Amino acid sequence: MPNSTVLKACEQTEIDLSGAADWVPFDAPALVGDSLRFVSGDSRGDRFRARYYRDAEQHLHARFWLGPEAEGPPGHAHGGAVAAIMDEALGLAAWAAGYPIVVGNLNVSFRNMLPLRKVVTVESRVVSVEGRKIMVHGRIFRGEKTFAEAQCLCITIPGK
Ligand SMILES: CCCCCCCCCCCCCC(=O)SCCNC(=O)CCNC(=O)[C@H](O)C(C)(C)COP(=O)(O)OP(=O)(O)OC[C@H]1O[C@@H](n2cnc3c(N)ncnc32)[C@H](O)[C@@H]1OP(=O)(O)O
Repeated sequence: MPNSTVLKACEQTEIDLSGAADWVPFDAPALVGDSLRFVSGDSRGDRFRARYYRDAEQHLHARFWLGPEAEGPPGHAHGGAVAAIMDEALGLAAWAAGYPIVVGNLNVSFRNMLPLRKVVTVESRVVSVEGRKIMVHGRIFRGEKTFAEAQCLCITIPGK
């Protein structure tokens, strides 16, 4: 079957990205606009599909699905795709907490290969704030299995 046919079939599939019972949908584009389109801007795409939420403590969570266009090792996500999710989700977590930032340093540990076409969860926490330096930690997992962990140093943008 030609690749294009496979991609079209994938595009037509509705993916269930619903959140946990106590999560509230988070309108990320309303906060940061087009800055998110590289990773989560295409809700019908074959690379990433995503939906952001906040829990009762205002921590940012996301459900992500990675499709065939995010492939690295056969059937699994490219490391750059995983890093891009961390960059967006952890940077966004800082914005959602009220800090207008860019990412200065991102350290990603790839713990297990992340399967394509499965919904995974991204969790994040702002763990420290020291002057302009906002440290955010995050994890991508499904059930008991952790696929990646990251530490993200965000730096506030002067004047923002
Ligand atoms: C404008 C609107 C943007 C909208 C974005 C929406 C995003 C939405 C969400 C999506 C998210 C997507 C997110 C993305 O993809 S953002 C895109 C990827 N990130 C970038 O392109 C950032 C490029 N870098 C810079 O612009 C500058 O270097 C920044 C602004 C980060 C700092 O340059 P600036 O001249 O302003 O400050 P400073 O150099 O005095 O540093 C200040 C302090 O920070 C410390 N430090 C700095 N860097 C590092 C480092 N690497 N490791 C350790 N420490 C570091 C530094 O030692 C100092 O500490 P101290 O000496 O005071 O103790």
